[in-house]
Amino acid sequence: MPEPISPRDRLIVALDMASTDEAERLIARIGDAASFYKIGYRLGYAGGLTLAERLVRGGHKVFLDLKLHDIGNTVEEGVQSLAGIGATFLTVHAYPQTMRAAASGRDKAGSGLKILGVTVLTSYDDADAREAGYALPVTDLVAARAAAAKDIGIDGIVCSAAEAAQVRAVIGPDRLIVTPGIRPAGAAIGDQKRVVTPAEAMRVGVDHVVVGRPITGAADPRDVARRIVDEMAAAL
Ligand SMILES: O=c1ccn([C@@H]2O[C@H](COP(=O)(O)O)[C@@H](O)[C@H]2O)c(=O)[nH]1
Repeated sequence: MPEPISPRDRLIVALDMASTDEAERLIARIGDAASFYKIGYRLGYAGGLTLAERLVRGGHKVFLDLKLHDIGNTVEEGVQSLAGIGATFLTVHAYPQTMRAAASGRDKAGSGLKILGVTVLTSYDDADAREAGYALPVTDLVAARAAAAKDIGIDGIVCSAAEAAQVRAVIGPDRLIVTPGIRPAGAAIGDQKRVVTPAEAMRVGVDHVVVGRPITGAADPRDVARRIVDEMAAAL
């Protein structure tokens, strides 16, 4: 069985900012209300990987949300390079060839980095999936990709908490479910389409929630982070 995760460590704050200075100011404001930070495209391409190393040295956990997807050799070597940063999670798109290559890179690096497969982006609904050429509804596509990730030996799944119960049934108790598209009640949804509250995410068996704009855009980011952690704690 997996180790228990504290409510605070379940929250991953998405640092979707333009510079490392801006990100570090936000982290200082949040203080001990959060311990786990996600670096994606915007910050990753603006010095975020160096910041990731600093955060790890400072005792934070880091999620590199780089969503790798390329030919197998390139993915495998990319994962090996990224493994040296000391991050906890790295995302790849949940295509079988990509996941096999990422698992191989992870195993060769032997760093403890966990690979998460992004099933279907939380900004997609069935119409978006159809427009992208997929005949299956999002829920079926998520389940199929989760099953492939499990078979390949990927450590966890990124999906919406709306699919978490179904995904848990597919992947079993030992792999992680990490869910963006999280919105506290009343928060602006923005471009997300499959949204769930922090409390509901806990009730359906999510391990970690990813929250960006509701925290980064708040007048008091520390207070919002604390409220999300408290909401999750009460639901567990
Ligand atoms: O399916 C996915 C995969 C990744 N994301 C990322 O999570 C955060 C969500 O930010 P919000 O501001 O809370 O919407 C963002 O960095 C995305 O790139 C996702 O939303 N959905």
